[in-house]
Amino acid sequence: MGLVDQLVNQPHYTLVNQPRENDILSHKELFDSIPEEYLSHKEKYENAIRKTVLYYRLMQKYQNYKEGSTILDETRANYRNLVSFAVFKDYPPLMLHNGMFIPAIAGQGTPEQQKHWLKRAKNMEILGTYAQTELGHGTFIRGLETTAEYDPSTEEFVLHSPTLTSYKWWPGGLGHTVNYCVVMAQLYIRGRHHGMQPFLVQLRDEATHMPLPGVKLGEIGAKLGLSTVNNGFLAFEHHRIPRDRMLMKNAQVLKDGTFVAGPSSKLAYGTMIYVRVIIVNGMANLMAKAATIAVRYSAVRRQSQIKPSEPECQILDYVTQQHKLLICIATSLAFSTCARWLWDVYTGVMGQMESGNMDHLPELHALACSLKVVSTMDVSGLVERCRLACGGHGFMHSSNLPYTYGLATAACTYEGENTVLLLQTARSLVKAWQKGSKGKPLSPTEAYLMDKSPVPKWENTLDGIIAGFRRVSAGKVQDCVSKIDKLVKMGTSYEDAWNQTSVRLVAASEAHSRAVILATFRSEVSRAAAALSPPLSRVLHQLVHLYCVYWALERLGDLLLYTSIAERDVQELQQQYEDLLQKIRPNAVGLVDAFDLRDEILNSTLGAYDGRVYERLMEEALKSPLNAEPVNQSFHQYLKPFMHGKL
Ligand SMILES: CCCCCCCCCCCCCCCC(=O)SCCNC(=O)CCNC(=O)[C@H](O)C(C)(C)COP(=O)(O)OP(=O)(O)OC[C@H]1O[C@@H](n2cnc3c(N)ncnc32)[C@H](O)[C@@H]1OP(=O)(O)O
Ligand SMILES: Cc1cc2nc3c(=O)[nH]c(=O)nc-3n(C[C@H](O)[C@H](O)[C@H](O)COP(=O)(O)OP(=O)(O)OC[C@H]3O[C@@H](n4cnc5c(N)ncnc54)[C@H](O)[C@@H]3O)c2cc1C
Repeated sequence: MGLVDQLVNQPHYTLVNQPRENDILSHKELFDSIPEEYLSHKEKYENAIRKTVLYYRLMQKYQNYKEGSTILDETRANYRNLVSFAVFKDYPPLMLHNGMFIPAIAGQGTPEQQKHWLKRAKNMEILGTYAQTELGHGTFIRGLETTAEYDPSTEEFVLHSPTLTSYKWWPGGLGHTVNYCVVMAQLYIRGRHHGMQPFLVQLRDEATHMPLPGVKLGEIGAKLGLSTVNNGFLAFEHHRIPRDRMLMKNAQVLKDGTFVAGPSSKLAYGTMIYVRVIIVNGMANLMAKAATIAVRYSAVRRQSQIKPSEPECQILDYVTQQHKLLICIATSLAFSTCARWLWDVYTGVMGQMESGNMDHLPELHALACSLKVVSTMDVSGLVERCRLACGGHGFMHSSNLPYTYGLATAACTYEGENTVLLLQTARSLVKAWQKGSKGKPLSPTEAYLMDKSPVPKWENTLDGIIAGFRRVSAGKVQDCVSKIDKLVKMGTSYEDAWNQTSVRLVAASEAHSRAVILATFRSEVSRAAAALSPPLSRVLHQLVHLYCVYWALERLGDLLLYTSIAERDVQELQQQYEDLLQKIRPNAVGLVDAFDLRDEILNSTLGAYDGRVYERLMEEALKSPLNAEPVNQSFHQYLKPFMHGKL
């Protein structure tokens, strides 16, 4: 489907768009009579499990989940995530079951292992998570301490957590929910280290759910958000598992302990690439949700007057409010187009790798890293901006903006902390620069780095801005390479030179990402718009234009350094931007309505379609348990004696 069909004609994910009787969201038992904010930590988790079971039963009933459905279906069905947001304001305890446990088996298991375990996992006969991070290590995977020692005499692996810092720490659902998991552990055979490998490990008895002997489990405690994900810890005490529990699609261990290496040790990291690709689309969904809430509220809320002689105006009529929010609409579209484009790159590379061609894996890794970073960074910042744009009511949990912020900002850390991933992309860019400088061909998304033509006259057009961002990226990469070379010539080690240049490397990596995103957004919309009505095509091009001009103004310093942009161009750009705000304002509400997110999915007093904001805020307030009685018992217990000098 082209971009705009997905926007305008977007059929709700089949679950929510089926005839009423089949509509998962029509099952009111899925929703909370008492807002979960008023539940205890333990009650929240137990309530989330209650809803999870209901939700998945309905999913299985309505979704006629096809056995062996490809990961692609999962990704395109990302709207299911939005439906699950309707039921769970935070992520469900089984987020990792679908989000990583199943993909890890699909991506790392042999056909036989997939056949056996995927069926059980998809039918929810077993529940799993992905346990890689440890108390002492998250980023530096090679530093992870959990060991898997192969014992050829019994054809078993012995899993062990040698230190407190080796305890697996963070995996979603690990605390009390799942009974299996994919554990990433350092493989040793006869004392020889064979790198990080994936192991499918049973953690709890399938009947009693008790932890198995040699397995220590628990949850890690309260967090900023994702309060129902049940992130947990796991330690092994010389825990034995059969040889066939190592997921052996890439590397194998034969019965006698012979290790057969895969085509690349990095294939064991494949699940992370997949999730980073998925996260970009997830961010687009989160942005659509927050933009819908904030724009609709800004159309309902009237505050102050633009002219003393006129009544209070919609706050959306303030240009500052348009500046805050219209970029959010464009950002959601930008990341949903980039997500689909990145998914096609991903499936293409996976297809090539199936036939042994690994050539494009490094480019995919670099793209997945940089787009995961920029989408999570931008959306976290803009969701917080949506909250602030709604004033006090945005601070209410019932607005659903604080929860949405928690979901977005968590993604800046998980699946690869953002700084670290930008440095990964920088590594790829520096290597590309060095390769290109020797006349070797570069990958399609990095080829612009070798554009040695003279810096052209700046043009305030989409082509001009996109070309400008490419100049910025290429210039930054070149500066990094020069600084590293200079330091190395002065006797600094390459590693120290890299570290001393890392602030610039991160900036170069972000600039590269912006160049890729602007170009992809623009080309994807142009492709889709050709099949659209002129009015629709016009508004979408306005959003692309707004997005490009917004980021040009946000990155003026870089453009002034690396392009020929002049003061008069900047003045003109600023005027272009303000003109675009004015043009898009009349369509703002229509555009967020076109995200087509039902009230149950928005889960927001401020964003409901009927605009009854004040009535909903009051309805939610009255649900507070404190409002059940006019005088709380603490008055008699504490305040009254205190106020009468008796405490
Ligand atoms: C509503 C909102 C969202 C909705 C969306 C829902 C999503 C569905 C739910 C999921 C929810 C997730 C919940 C969190 C789940 C966790 O967080 S799981 C744990 C995630 N952990 C990480 O990502 C760890 C991050 N760290 C790393 O990846 C690695 O340490 C680093 C940073 C890549 C460095 O690793 P390293 O071994 O030191 O590698 P390094 O020496 O830097 O590089 C060696 C080579 O390997 C390459 N390489 C490194 N990694 C890779 C890779 N992955 N692939 C290919 N090549 C690689 C490098 O490019 C380099 O290549 P060369 O330059 O040498 O050619
Ligand atoms: C909500 C949530 C859910 C999660 N779910 C899971 C899960 O299901 N399974 C799982 O395995 N893990 C999970 N994680 C863990 C997550 O993957 C790690 O937190 C993440 O990889 C970062 O590692 P860390 O926490 O050890 O931070 P560190 O790596 O210790 O990072 C701390 C700081 O050090 C900096 N730093 C680290 N290395 C470098 C470097 N080489 N260069 C420059 N700076 C560096 C970072 O930029 C950061 O500022 C989850 C985390 C969160 C927050």
